[in-house]
Amino acid sequence: MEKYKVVVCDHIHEAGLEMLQNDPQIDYVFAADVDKTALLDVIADADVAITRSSTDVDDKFIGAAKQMKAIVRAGVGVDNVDIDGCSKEGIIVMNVPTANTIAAVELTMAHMLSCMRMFPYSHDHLKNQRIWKREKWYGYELKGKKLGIIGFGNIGSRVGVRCKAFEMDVVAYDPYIPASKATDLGVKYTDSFDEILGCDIITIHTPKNSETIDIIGADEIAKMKDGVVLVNCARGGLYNEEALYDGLKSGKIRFAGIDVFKKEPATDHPLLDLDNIVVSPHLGANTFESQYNIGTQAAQQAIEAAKGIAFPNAFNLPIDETKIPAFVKPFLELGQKIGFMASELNRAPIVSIKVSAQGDIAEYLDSLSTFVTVGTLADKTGDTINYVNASFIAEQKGIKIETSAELDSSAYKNLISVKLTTDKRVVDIDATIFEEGVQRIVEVNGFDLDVEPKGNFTLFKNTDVPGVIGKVGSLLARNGVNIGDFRLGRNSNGEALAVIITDTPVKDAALSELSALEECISVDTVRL
Ligand SMILES: NC(=O)C1=CN([C@@H]2O[C@H](COP(=O)(O)OP(=O)(O)OC[C@H]3O[C@@H](n4cnc5c(N)ncnc54)[C@H](O)[C@@H]3O)[C@@H](O)[C@H]2O)C=CC1
Ligand SMILES: O=C(O)C(=O)COP(=O)(O)O
Repeated sequence: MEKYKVVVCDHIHEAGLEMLQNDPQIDYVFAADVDKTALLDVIADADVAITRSSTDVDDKFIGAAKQMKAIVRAGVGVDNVDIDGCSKEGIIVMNVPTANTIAAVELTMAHMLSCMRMFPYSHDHLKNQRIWKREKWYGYELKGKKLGIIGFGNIGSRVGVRCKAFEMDVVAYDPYIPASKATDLGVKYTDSFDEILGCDIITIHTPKNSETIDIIGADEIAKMKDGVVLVNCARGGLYNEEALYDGLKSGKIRFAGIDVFKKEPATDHPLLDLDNIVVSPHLGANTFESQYNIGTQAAQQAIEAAKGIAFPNAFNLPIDETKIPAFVKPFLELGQKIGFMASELNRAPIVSIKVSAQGDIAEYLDSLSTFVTVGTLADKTGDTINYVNASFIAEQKGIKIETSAELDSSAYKNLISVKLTTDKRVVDIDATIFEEGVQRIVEVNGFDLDVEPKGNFTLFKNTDVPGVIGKVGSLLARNGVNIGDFRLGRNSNGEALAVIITDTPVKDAALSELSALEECISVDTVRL
C-alpha cells in the first residue's frame, strides 16, 4: 500500500489530526511546535503540508520541499504563500476559503463595538485597577453611523448584514463584484473610494496583494472625517501602519480595532503603545467552531491531494476539472498524446507550440493547450513537468505558446491540431475523437491519415513510386519485426507517408536500412 507523508506545520483542530491519523495511507507529522528552520528538514520528503499564517511558504520552504505535491492553507489568506514559486515547482496551493468566515465577521463586530465603547479599557479600569468611574467611559453608538466596507466578499458582506441590524448606514466598495451583490442585501454600493473615506467607521476585508497594500495611507487618512474609527481584521499593512500610528496619535483617528499586523508576532509594535486602540493577536479565525471546520476540511483536502484524488480550492491549477464537460476530457488526453508525439518526431530545441481547435472544444483552448504543453515538454527539459508548472517552464525556456480557435472547416465535429516548431523543422499533427470515443490521428504534416495513436509507430516518408510498400514490408520482416497496421497518406507533391505500427519497436539497424532505401525521404519512430 502506497503511503503519503503529510506535515502539519501549524496548529489545527484535534479532529483534523485524527482524520490524518486514521487514514492508513497517511503518515502524518505534527510539526507545529518545530522551529521553522528545523521544519525545512521535516518537509524534505513530505507529499503535502498543512499551513496557517505562522508558516511562510517562501523560497526556503519551497526549496526544501523536494517531493511536495500540494500545500493546504488551513484558512483564507495566502499572502504568505509564494504561489508563483509553488507553481514553478509543480506544487498545488489550496486554501479553505469559508470555514472561518463567521469567526472573522464576529471578531470584526467585537472590534467595532470595542472601539465605540472603549470596552477593553473600562474593563481594565474596573477589573485590574478596581476603579469605578462611570463618567470616564462615554462611548458612541453604531446606530445611524455611516460604515464604509472595503472588500465585500465572504467576510465583508456578512459584516454589512450585521451592521444593518445595528441600524447603520452601510456602503460597500469592491470593484470586483456586481453592485447587486451589495444592493440585494440592502447595502449601498459605491465605486467612489472617496465616499468610503468620508464614512464614520471604515472596515477592510480584502486580500493582501500589490493593489491593496497601503490602500489606506497618510493621504487617505487626511481625507477622512475627524474622529473616524478604523477596523482591520483582514491583514496587517492594508492600512499603512506608520500613517495609522500618526493618525491615532494626532486624534484624527479616534479609535482603531486591529487584529492583524504587518509583521507577526507583534509584541513590540509602536501601535501597542497607544491608548486609543483595541488589539488582538490575529484571532480572526480563533473560534472552536471555525477551527473544527478548518481543521477537518484541511485534513480532508490534504488526504485527497496526497492521493492525487482531488485538489479542491486550488489557486494555481490551470484547469478546473469540475468546469470541463465530459466530451472535452478525452480531447485533453488526446492533446497531451499528440503533443508528445510531435516532440518525439521533432527532437530539437523547441521554439513554439501552437494549439488550434475546431468545434465545441475550441471553448476549452486554454486547458487543451496546458495538456499539449505537458505532453510536448515531458522528458524533454530535464524538469518534472505537470499541469501546474508546464506554462512556467515553457516561459522559462523561452518557448512561445500560441492558441487559436479555427473556423469549422474540416469534416470533423471537433478537431485538435498541434504545430510544433523547433530550430530544425515543423511538425503538424491533427487529431479527433469519433463518436464511439475512438482517438484518431487524421493528419500528419499535410498527409491525410486515419490511425489510432497507440503502439510502436514508424513514420516512413518516401517518394511515391511503385514497390515501396513491398520493400518496406520485407525489410521489416527480415529484421524480425511484425507489422500490426499499415496506413498510407499521400500528398500532391509526389510524396507518401506510411505510418507503420509494429508489435515491437523497430531497432536502429532496421531504421538505418530503411533510411538507406533510395525512395526514403525520412524515417522517425515514436512509442505512444
Ligand atoms: N484575521 C483573521 O484571522 C482572518 C483574516 N481573514 C482575511 O480577511 C480578508 C477577507 O477574507 P474573505 O472575505 O474570506 O475573502 P473573499 O475573497 O471572500 O473577499 C475579498 C473581497 O475583497 C475584494 N477585493 C479585492 N481587491 C479589492 C480592492 N482592491 N478593493 C476593494 N475590494 C477588493 C474581492 O473582490 C472580494 O470580494 C482576507 O485578507 C483574509 O485573509 C480571513 C479570515 C480570518
Ligand atoms: O484565514 C485567514 O486568512 C486568517 O487570517 C486566519 O489565519 P490563521 O489560520 O489563524 O493563521
